[in-house]
Amino acid sequence: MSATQSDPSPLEQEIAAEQRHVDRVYSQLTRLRETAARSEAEGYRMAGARVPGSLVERDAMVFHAARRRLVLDTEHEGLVFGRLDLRDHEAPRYVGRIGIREEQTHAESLPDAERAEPLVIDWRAPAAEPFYRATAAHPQGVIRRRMIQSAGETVIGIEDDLLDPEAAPPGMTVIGDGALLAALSRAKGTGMRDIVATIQQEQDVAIRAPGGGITIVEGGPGTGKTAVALHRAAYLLYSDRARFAGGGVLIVGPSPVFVDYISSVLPSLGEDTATLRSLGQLVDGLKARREETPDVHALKGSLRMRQVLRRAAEDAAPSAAGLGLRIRYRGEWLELPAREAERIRRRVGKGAKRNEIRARAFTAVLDVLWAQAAPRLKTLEQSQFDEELADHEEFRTFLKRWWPRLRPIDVLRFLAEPRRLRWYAEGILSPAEQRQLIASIPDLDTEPSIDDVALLDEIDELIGRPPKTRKRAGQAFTVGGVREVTTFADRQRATRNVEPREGDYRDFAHVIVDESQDVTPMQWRMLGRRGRIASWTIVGDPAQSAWTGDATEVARARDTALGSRARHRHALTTNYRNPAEIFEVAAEEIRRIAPDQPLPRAVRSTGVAPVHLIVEPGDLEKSVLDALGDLRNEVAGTVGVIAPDQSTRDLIIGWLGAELPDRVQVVTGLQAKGMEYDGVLIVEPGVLRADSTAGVRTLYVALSRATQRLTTLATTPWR
Ligand SMILES: Nc1ncnc2c1ncn2[C@@H]1O[C@H](COP(=O)(O)OP(=O)(O)OP(=O)(O)O)[C@@H](O)[C@H]1O
Repeated sequence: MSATQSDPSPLEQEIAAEQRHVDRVYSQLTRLRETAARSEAEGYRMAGARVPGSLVERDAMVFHAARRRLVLDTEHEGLVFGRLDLRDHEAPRYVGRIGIREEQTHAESLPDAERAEPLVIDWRAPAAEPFYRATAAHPQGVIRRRMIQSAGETVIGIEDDLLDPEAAPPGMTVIGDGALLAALSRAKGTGMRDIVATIQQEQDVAIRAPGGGITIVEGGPGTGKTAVALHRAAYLLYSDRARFAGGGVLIVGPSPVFVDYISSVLPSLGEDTATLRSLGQLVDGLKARREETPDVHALKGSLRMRQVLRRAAEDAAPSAAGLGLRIRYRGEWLELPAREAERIRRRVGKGAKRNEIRARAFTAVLDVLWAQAAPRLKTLEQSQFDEELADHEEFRTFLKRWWPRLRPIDVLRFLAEPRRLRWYAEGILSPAEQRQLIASIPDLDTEPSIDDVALLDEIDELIGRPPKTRKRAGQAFTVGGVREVTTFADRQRATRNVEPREGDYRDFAHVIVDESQDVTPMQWRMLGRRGRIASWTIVGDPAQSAWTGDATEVARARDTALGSRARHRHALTTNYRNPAEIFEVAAEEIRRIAPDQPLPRAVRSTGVAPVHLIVEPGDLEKSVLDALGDLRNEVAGTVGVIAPDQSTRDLIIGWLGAELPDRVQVVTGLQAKGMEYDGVLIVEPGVLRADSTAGVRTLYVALSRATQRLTTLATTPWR
């Protein structure tokens, strides 16, 4: 017999063996899907046929089946991605995106716990922890850790780490190395991907940190902070579903572009219950995208605005200025002079939320008028007087103008009037700041800016809302007024409470703040209102902060939002995004202002140096188009063009014409925060830096966005 070329190599043999297991998993998945669809249909049938019995049971059946089906239907690229061969276990343990069990044959004869054999365990389960934590120094019982790479349902590669060679049985095959590097070098699609298969040890510790208190995760560019934040959300939802799915997890990022970029990660992990918002979308009904100039951003973000807004919130509405009342009632003239009306307004309004106490203010007016009417109309009862006046057209018109129900935007617009602002800002803002503020208040035709959203939220708090009878029924998590789940039925209901929450829901169980270094003091206050009873995960990198305002204010506002809960810090130290050649340029930039800044270590190198071009101003348009064309040829994935400001961004979009392919995005330096592209073109880095500390930090962010290629294009030298 000749040695044939069809003899499978060790790699092929191992792949074939893993394929057999993966096939078994997918067949079981198909069976589970069918069962879930059947029991969902059965629940609907019961509902349709009005089968007597517990409604709760029927709802629960439909709900659980639908949820389960959703999880099972999640795209399962690489459903099984890991395998552990353990010292004390004969059978290997497989790790995957979701846990799947298979009923044992002869299950009836087995005790309950052994009836179903785990084919794959969920990556978040405690039993999966060694997959991420074991090292050669501390193998944690793991002999061999294997990463399984698949395309769809087909196993295409294997990477092994032999962690405990002495315990390895004879003949154990160990294949290749560098699964992480392989994962990092792949071209990126337009959305961020999950990293379940390659989570590194220091990241895993942060992901699985206990759910209470405040978890702070810091690290330089590309160290996986965002990835950790999202996987942590998935972990919390898995480890304590009743608490975190019941109360809700809020994830906040800097911009809509960013939220879009990260939006597919949790669904790819089978989690669809977290609420994702950018800072401009935290207030119900608003979707702000507009950035302010750095000066106005610093001003509107400052805690000083709180005092200005408090004065505005207490001030009379424009329609109330100089307003008095004179009406005829049963032949008598009743009168409330403007000065008296203003006195009442101040007395009643003092220290109160104006929208909440309209009824009290109206009563005060009625009392004054009653004092005039009573001596003249002797047979009249006060209750009758009140009732008749309440229906009196002129009286009603007066009340509407004198104490209108205001929306936060109405109060914000008070600030655009120089006379009013002068008094609100006296002793708080300089005349120059007042002028800046006036020019930046959105008029009727302008959408509020991202910074306006925090101001509107503050005003909402100051003016309150008219009391309304609230339906409390949906609050499965509050039992007898206590936020606690006590019975099985309550827990069942709590886990079911995952339909979209009402727009201004605030009782989140956990709040995750990404790119936290850029949250302004006023924004911290807005976040604090949504996390009063929450535990927190705060993710950021102070070196990337573009804040030009008072740093102590930020710390103060942040401390107030987070309260006195215990804090636990985690540092991430490896840059998984940038090749060393690119990160070196970014590092050089940040060292200008922070020579001692500890920087992460870039784990890979492409051997390709970044390209720095200087061109004539007249050639800028053509050069941008050429450089972008080159990048599009050089990388298979996404390309980001980073402009120094909004107007240059719009200009570049104009140059590119209407047809922007999906994989190309043009953003400002600020919008580039948290983003990642395979190829990056920075236009006018010197202008982006703007000779300021915050500018250097923003340029540092821009320079650290690329996974493969970096080009800079300037009309004047900048390095
Ligand atoms: N363990 C890992 N395995 C594979 N890829 C990883 C791992 N950790 C991080 N990455 C990848 O590295 C890139 C950077 O991660 P991420 O965006 O989370 O970093 P970051 O710290 O938030 O960055 P920045 O602060 O610069 O915005 C992403 O593409 C992410 O998927």
